[in-house]
Amino acid sequence: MFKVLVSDPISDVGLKSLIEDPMVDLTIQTGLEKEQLLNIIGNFDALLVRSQTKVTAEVINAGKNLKVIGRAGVGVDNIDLDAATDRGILVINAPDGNTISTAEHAFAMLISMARNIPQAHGKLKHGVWDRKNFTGVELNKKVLGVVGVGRIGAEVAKRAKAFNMDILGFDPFMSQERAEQLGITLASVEQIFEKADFVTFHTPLTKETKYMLDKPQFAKMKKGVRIVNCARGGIVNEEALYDAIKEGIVAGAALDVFEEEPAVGNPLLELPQLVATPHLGASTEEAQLNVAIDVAEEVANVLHGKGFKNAVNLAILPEEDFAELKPYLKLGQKLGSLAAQISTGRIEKLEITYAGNIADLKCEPLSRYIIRGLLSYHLADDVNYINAYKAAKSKHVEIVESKTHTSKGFANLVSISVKTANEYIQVAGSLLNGYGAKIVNINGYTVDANPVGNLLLAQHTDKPGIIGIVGTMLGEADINIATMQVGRKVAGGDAVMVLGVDKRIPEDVVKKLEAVSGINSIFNVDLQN
Ligand SMILES: NC(=O)C1=CN([C@@H]2O[C@H](COP(=O)(O)OP(=O)(O)OC[C@H]3O[C@@H](n4cnc5c(N)ncnc54)[C@H](O)[C@@H]3O)[C@@H](O)[C@H]2O)C=CC1
Ligand SMILES: O=C(O)C(=O)COP(=O)(O)O
Repeated sequence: MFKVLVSDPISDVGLKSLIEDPMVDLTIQTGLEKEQLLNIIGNFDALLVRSQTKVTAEVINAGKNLKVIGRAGVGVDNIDLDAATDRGILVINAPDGNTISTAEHAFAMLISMARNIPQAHGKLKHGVWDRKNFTGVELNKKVLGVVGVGRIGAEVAKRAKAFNMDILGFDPFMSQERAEQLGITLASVEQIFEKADFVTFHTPLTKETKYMLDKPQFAKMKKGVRIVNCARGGIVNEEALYDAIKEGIVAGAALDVFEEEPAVGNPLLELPQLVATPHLGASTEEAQLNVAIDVAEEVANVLHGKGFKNAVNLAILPEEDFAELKPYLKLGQKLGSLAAQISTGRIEKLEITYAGNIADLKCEPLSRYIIRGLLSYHLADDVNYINAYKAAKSKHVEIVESKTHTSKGFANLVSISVKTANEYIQVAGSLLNGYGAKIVNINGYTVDANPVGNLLLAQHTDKPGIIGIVGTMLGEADINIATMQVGRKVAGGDAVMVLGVDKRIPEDVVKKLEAVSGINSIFNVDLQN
């Protein structure tokens, strides 16, 4: 018998397949305290959750028999994926079932904020007929900025079209064709923040999206802008939002998600301009049924050893598929991540070339790591070893792989070229005998950099003094330089400087470096994970 624990409220109709499975012994116990969960988790083969249960490393390690964790919904930020992966526990989610409900909720928040419906309703319920304090604004002809045009963002955009809004959209994977299909004008995040009357967020919370709307961005927004966040707390900096509302920059905000949940006692709740719901985006009968059916089916498949499709970690890797490739996997992922971090514009194509003795190996697992590294910079945990090719296809990123025995003097060479809507980026790495993995080429410049930690990459004119200025500025900012490399093609032409630094360089220091005469571009690259 497989013992399965459901620790959050999940539709029992949706769980029917598990309830009726003669091989499954299902326990439903919601609202467990941390200690209670730790005490019982060791008995279970599978755990099913929504967003309330915090599936920490401690819980995962106490789950001695756990084989699979199912998330009845999209975001898996309440599950410690690294801990699950380390223990070989598969994590699966149900990404499609709550799209429409969340889009409808975001739209409901948008309209109710524009017309002060919750505030007026509250007053009337308390016996006050107040008409003068609740004049709202129309949506008609207003500019709506949609940040993140994936499943939910696209559905929000469709609804906004019906309200005759002008839609600006940004998503690193959105093509002109897709934008036209949705009736969206492509814009940068900066343009959206400057031009929009309403901004709605539909991205995951990643290193890149954390605090993407913060004090400096609020300062540039239209006075009277209104903000919706039904994606994840932390995309909008709550402290900065509080100040922007107080200063009159933001006329209204509608939040379904918070930096800390439950958000009881959050200072934002005291502001009359705030419309709030307790993370209800996916809370409809339909969405809960959909995600429960999806997750129950997938968990049953995993337990019965059958195929599954929505894995979000790399738990099950068939060792024999990649034993010889294993030393290259991390290098491949880092090369993909580096290319993502130094490129701008929508990624259209990834070309991978395996050269030298690696060309004799079956390289598909390594390609999956490269694709994961490239795409996860924007898609976070949505892309993994298992679904890498599928994720690339769904984001219309063409993948081309080739092999050659000519390897420019290296015993082995993994080269990747990324074509974006704006440019063409090339990076290459090699496993050097005795030295381990190295980045050996960036955009045609020969370098010798370790693919780890924090790197500063500067493209600059090859002239005296620049390296000194960069060193001084980093020293003044108390940033230690661990390694340094300069690559150039010809003396006095363009050059590339790669510095390994002991901590991430703060954005204000990056801005100062960008302003140095002779420096053409600066990239603050994070290769820690
Ligand atoms: N409030 C709630 O109850 C719910 C919240 N969510 C949250 O909504 C978010 C979106 O969900 P889906 O649309 O299903 O995911 P999705 O993966 O289909 O879409 C997310 C999109 O964000 C884009 N993106 C990533 N980084 C970006 C950046 N820096 N700027 C602009 N776009 C960026 C991605 O390219 C992707 O297309 C997730 O964080 C999810 O957890 C989802 C369901 C319910
Ligand atoms: O699916 C998601 O990402 C959600 O945020 C929904 O969360 P919930 O299942 O309602 O706790």
